[in-house]
Amino acid sequence: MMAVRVKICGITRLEDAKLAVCAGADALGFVFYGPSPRNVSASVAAEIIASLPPFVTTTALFVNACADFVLDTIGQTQIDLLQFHGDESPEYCEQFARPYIKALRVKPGLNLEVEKQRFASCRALLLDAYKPGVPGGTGESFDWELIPREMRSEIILAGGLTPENVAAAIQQVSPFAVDISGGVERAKGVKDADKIQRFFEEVARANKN
Ligand SMILES: O=C(O)c1ccccc1N[C@@H]1O[C@H](COP(=O)(O)O)[C@@H](O)[C@H]1O
Repeated sequence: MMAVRVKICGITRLEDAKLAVCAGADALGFVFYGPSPRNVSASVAAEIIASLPPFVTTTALFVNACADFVLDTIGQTQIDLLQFHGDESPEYCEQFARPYIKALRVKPGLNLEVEKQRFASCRALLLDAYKPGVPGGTGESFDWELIPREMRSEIILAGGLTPENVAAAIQQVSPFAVDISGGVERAKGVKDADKIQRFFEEVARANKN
C-alpha cells in the first residue's frame, strides 16, 4: 500500500509550520477566509512560506472568494496549490490556470462520481463533513462509507480527523492523503506539538498495516 500523505491545514504561525514539517508533513495549508479563526494575511503566509525547506507543498484555501483576491494572494505568496472550499464552479477554479484541489462537503445524496466528472481538471477532490451554514473546518467527521470504493485511493480525506481516529480512517478508506486542522490544535489557529507528534505516529502505524 502507498504511504498516505499528510496535509496540515490552518497554519498561522512559523513555529507551527516548522513543527508540522519536522513531524513529516507533505503539505501545509493557509486559510484565506475572513470569517475563519485560522484566517491569515497574504503577507504573514508569504513570510512563513519563504522560511520553509523545499519539497513541502503549500496550499491556499479560499471560500467563494472574488477572483482578484485569489490572484493577489497567489502573487504575494507564490503558493503551489489552490484549495477551493466553497461552492465554486469548475470554470471558476480553472480561471487561475494553477493546480487546484476541490473540497466537497459530503452528505447522503451527493453523487461523488458526478462531482468527480464535473471537476475533472482538479488535482484531487478533498472530502469534508457537511454541516449546514459552515463551509468547513468544523472538526466533524462524516460517514466514510459514503465514499465510492473506486474513488478512495485518489481522494484527500478531511473532516474531524484526530490522533485518535486517523489510523481507523486510513484503515477503512485507504485515501491518497489525510488533511487535518482542528484535531491538532490547542486553540483555534494554534497548533499543539504533542497532538501533531501523535497524529504522525498514528499515520505511520496505519501505513505499516
Ligand atoms: O479551517 C477553517 O477554519 C476552514 C474554514 C472554511 C473552510 C474550510 C476550513 N478548514 C478546512 O476544513 C477541513 C476540515 O477541518 P477539520 O480538520 O475538521 O478542522 C480541512 O481541510 C481544513 O483545512
